[in-house]
Amino acid sequence: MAGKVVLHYFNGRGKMESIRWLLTVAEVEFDEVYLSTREQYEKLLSDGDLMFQQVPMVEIDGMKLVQTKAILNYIAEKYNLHGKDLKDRVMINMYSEGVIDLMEMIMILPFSADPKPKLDNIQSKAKERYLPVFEKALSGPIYLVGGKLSCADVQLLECTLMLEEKFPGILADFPNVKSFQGRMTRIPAISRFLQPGSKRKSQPDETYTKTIMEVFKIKIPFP
Ligand SMILES: N[C@@H](CCC(=O)N[C@@H](CS)C(=O)NCC(=O)O)C(=O)O
Repeated sequence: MAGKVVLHYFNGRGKMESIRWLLTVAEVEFDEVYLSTREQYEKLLSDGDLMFQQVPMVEIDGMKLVQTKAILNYIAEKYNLHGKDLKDRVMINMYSEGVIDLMEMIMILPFSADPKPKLDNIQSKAKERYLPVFEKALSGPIYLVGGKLSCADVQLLECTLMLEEKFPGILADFPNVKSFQGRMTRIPAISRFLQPGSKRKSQPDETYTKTIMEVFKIKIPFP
């Protein structure tokens, strides 16, 4: 029998957070090993656990998986969150990629020397490029693709919550997305994940960014 799923990452959101969300929705229990020192990272490297010398790394079904999207796709496939056929799947992947592009812009903000112009750019991209797509896709259907919950829905929910943390009220012009968010947060596993004390991580703080910079020996903030 396969052992418990183990996540190797920092004690923060970053690229692992979408994986935590998806496992939660799939109702898969997981443990976490937090990377907090350079020595831990070097041990993972010398053990050959990180194919591209990067985290996230997830131990699942006897494998040590890296590359966030590959990990998400594996979980989505395994737990029936990737549509019913190839055409559903490509739509789900297109929506997911868009959401990930937007979330990654937010994710790197704490490492920026001058976040203000980046924040402005994120807000306008969200309002003009990304949210209109989801508003249209959700005008009628309950879920983004095929009338069925998928990983794209889970990532969109995560992204809308991240956006509201940065730009309260941003969903005011997107009522379908706002209703979708409400429906999704009533799914029992999600509702539990949103409670304090769950494995959901808070917004990045100074300790999180400092740890990452020390572990990877990054000296300066990104421009
Ligand atoms: N394409 C990879 C990128 C992973 C990545 O950039 N991970 C960062 C931490 S969030 C890392 O390990 N950086 C160290 C390095 O690239 O040397 C993925 O999506 O998993």
